[in-house]
Amino acid sequence: MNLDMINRRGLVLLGCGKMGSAMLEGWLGQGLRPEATWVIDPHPSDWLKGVAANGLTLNDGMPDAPAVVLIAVKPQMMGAALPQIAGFGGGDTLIVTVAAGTTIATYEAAFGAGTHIVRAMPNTPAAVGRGITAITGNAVTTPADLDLAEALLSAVGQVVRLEGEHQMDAVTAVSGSGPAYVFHLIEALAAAGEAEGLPAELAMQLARATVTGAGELAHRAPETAEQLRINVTSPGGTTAAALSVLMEPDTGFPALLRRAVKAAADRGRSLGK
Ligand SMILES: NC(=O)c1ccc[n+]([C@@H]2O[C@H](COP(=O)([O-])OP(=O)(O)OC[C@H]3O[C@@H](n4cnc5c(N)ncnc54)[C@H](O)[C@@H]3O)[C@@H](O)[C@H]2O)c1
Ligand code: PRO
Repeated sequence: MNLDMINRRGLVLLGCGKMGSAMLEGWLGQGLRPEATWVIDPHPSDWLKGVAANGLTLNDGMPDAPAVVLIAVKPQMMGAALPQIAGFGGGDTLIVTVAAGTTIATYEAAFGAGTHIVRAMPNTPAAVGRGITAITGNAVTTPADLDLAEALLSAVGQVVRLEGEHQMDAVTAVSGSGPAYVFHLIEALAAAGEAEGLPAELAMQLARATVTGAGELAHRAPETAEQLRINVTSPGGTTAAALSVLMEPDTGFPALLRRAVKAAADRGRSLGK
């Protein structure tokens, strides 16, 4: 990633909790200079204080016109947090926000309509460089703004561009929240193994390695997910017996995930009101 412009003009990060620090860790690893980074967070982690000891500015002053201000506070904290950075509106600074739900219109009201704003939805595998982030800009964003946002966010994984903000709640429900569904799958698979008589620790080891191994295979293999599933399924065998439960249209994964993803997307929509 070309971080020259950001290293020259600076990056301000508002909120450095789980998502902010996952991304910051990735950027620092890709060559972002701590001296070019300002973080505002009333509750900094020990890790962040350590980076501050190496040159990052924490809760102390701000650059005049940073290349990017990235907002990573909770939607519920937005009202209290945005006034701290409202002065960056209307200028050369690109505002990038990763908050779920909060709409571009809310940021335009806080920063002014002429402000260049990119709404983004990353996920926590960004911490290991394997995130995926969807981005979309407001009416005044330029191709250069989207390129800058993409360059920054591609330091922590894949980046996809959306047709528009109308897709953001569905994206949030699939890939933003999705890692939690997968972690819960590990928990549920381990619990099911225990119910079949395995010791808890062994069941968890098997479940975790199975989900991460299958994820890595899905990442590397050229086959479709469907074909990878078929490759595991001997006709009349054990997997087919399990899939007859999991693929049952009304009670299996399809119906369950449809309900779960809808609940997440609906919550995103209500956070935006
Ligand atoms: N965690 C995820 O998986 C994930 C994924 C995609 C998007 N997001 C979005 O990222 C944002 C942050 O989520 P998170 O999970 O990192 O939450 P978090 O609670 O871990 O982090 C929020 C941070 O904001 C700080 N903060 C609170 N008030 C502040 C203020 N006035 N000024 C500056 N900082 C302030 C808190 O101290 C905290 O460190 C949310 O808007 C969420 O929708 C999170
Ligand atoms: N975490 C945030 C939430 O739960 C947004 C996507 C993942 O609201």
